[in-house]
Amino acid sequence: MVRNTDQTGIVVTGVSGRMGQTLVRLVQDNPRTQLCGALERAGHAWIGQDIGTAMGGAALGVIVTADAVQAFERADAVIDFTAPAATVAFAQVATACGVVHVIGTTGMTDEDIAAIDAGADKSVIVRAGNMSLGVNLLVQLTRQVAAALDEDYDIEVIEAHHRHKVDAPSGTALMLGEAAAAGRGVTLADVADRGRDGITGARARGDIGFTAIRGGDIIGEHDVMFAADGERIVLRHAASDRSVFARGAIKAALWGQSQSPGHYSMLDVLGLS
Ligand SMILES: NC(=O)C1=CN([C@@H]2O[C@H](COP(=O)(O)OP(=O)(O)OC[C@H]3O[C@@H](n4cnc5c(N)ncnc54)[C@H](O)[C@@H]3O)[C@@H](O)[C@H]2O)C=CC1
Ligand SMILES: O=C(O)C1=N[C@H](C(=O)O)C[C@H](O)C1
Repeated sequence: MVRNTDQTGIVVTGVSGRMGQTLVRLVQDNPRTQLCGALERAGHAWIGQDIGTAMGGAALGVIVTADAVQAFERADAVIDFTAPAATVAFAQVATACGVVHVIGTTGMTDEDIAAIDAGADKSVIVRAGNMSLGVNLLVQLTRQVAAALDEDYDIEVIEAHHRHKVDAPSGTALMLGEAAAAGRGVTLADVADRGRDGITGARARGDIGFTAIRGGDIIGEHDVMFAADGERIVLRHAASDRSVFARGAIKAALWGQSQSPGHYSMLDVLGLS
């Protein structure tokens, strides 16, 4: 693979995954980006194969590797939708190599996030539980509606995803919960109700509840419900194609090229912060 210096060189991690494969296609299709690395976990069947042929198409001249250092060294940005432990490890390599790290991985602990953010004084990190324009608009709307209504309106976040998803509530549901809490001027951790089962007692006033549905091939659906006596408001986003997340991640990788080191969100990328 010969690097075209007119294009932003992108490494995609987790290339055999649902998001990884979507990203490979969209990075290839975008005239401003060049796929210059394809990463998978050590021992995966695709290691050593051309990513194009592994995905069932034409060869792209990029061999799937488990060597993050080698891949990141020739890149401008890494787009990472994998798993928490992998993302924490990639963050260290991304900082050492000075590449923009775009992180879509969800299910991270506060410790994981602190470990990632430790590199933000040296490199550009863009992290969001959802990279679509629609959800980031919904985040802002949720904050506004929560600020306009009092606690007579019970807030519930309901999310639905495919049967393979391993974390709950989804990263998006948590973003929406954080936005609702910020609108109300409270801390989400103080009011979140994440696991109703059995004799739970009546709903506490001011709580923000979460419900997770898992089934079939649902790509990602999120409702924020404001339920009062006599009326309900429901803000809703439904993704029907993973390319909405991949397009946002590519936008973040391009935007990050001209930013100072720091930790950013998709709201910053989209000018919505
Ligand atoms: N922020 C957003 O907009 C979105 C976030 N996600 C999140 O992205 C993550 C991945 O989602 P999917 O693609 O559906 O999962 P997936 O399970 O289909 O793909 C994950 C891939 O990462 C690979 N991987 C794991 N450890 C690795 C390592 N150490 N090195 C290299 N590759 C490694 C796996 O082998 C797999 O191919 C999840 O956390 C999901 O919640 C998914 C969609 C949108
Ligand atoms: O795992 C997924 O698929 C998705 N994960 C993200 C999340 O946890 O919110 C974003 C999107 O909903 C798809």
